[in-house]
Amino acid sequence: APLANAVKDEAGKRARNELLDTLPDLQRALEGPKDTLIRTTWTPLNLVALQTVNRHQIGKHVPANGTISYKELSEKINFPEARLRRILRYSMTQRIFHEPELNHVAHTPVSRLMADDKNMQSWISLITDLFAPVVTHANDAFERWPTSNSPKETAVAAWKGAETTWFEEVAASKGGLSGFREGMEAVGSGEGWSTSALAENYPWGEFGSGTVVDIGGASGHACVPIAEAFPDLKFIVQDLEMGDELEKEHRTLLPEAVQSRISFMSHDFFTEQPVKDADVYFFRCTLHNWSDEFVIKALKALVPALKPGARVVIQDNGLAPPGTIGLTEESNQRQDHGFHVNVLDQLQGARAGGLEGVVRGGGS
Ligand SMILES: C[S@@+](CC[C@H](N)C(=O)[O-])C[C@H]1O[C@@H](n2cnc3c(N)ncnc32)[C@H](O)[C@@H]1O
Repeated sequence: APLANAVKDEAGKRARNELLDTLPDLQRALEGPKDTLIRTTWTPLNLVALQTVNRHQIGKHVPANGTISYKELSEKINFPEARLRRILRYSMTQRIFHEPELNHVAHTPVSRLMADDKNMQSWISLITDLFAPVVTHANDAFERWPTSNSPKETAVAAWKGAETTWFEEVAASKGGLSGFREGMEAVGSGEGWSTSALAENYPWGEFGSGTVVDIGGASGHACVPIAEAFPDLKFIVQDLEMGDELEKEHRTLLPEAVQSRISFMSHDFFTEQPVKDADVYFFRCTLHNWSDEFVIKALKALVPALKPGARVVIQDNGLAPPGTIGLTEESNQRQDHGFHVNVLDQLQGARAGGLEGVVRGGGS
């Protein structure tokens, strides 16, 4: 098991984080600043290789135990052998597959995960097919709209040369909103984001047989452990363009025991909240996509629905002031729990005009 799962107590976690901070420093000390920079500039190739492996589902054709030749693999996925060999040998430098015997490919734990985990596949598609081209336009957007907070004046619009937003492009992409939601499940289960911790760390029982509205709740996966632990609570999951087909898809993912208590509806959270007098209005990992102006708009849209004592519960990223936690942890926070780019504020700007530090009140 990964050491992350094995280390549970605070001292162990601190020691692990210190080691994680030391490793890149050691590498930088060994290679020097010039090679560090050059290595960094080549990282876009990592995404290209990841995209090839994911798009052609290469891992599914590699035996779980054993090997397959490049020749056979190239025939199975109908991809030129010489190019396949070059791309996979590059992937191997990232520990994705290995070549235990010349010209024969075998799995590593990372390639195995890519082959087996559908949500991870959706996450990788989202990042390599959509997010990567968007973020390469971030600096063009900063130049073009230096002070804008509008979700229509971002890297997405700079990329497309048109007035469009991140979520419009996600909806129009091959994986669509359901692929996005699967991707969210893949990265939304890290430490601090586990949905079981969510069920355990808020007094949901206080609401008895009340109603929780999960706003921007995607497939409703965050409601499941809460529903399991509090069998009287009811849930309404709202998201953009839910539609019958998407709702059916989400419903099939719910454990049978909670299905009757979780319902779905389309709702744009910038418009008036249609579910009146619920006990809890819950935003999980949703408001950070938006600038202050839009967060305020989303919160104001709740006001006509709020009965006395109703709660607005927000679970979202916090940012520690700079330099107060290890750099690895700080980087994770700034990556938006999983984005492997070290500039969260810019990324949020790139995606939707968001201002992480201000919204969460942490450092920026
Ligand atoms: C980062 S995901 C979080 C999903 C889910 N809450 C979770 O914790 O996994 C943000 C969600 O907000 C939804 N969303 C974005 N804009 C929205 C809007 N205007 N109204 C309703 N939902 C929206 C997206 O479709 C997406 O499912």
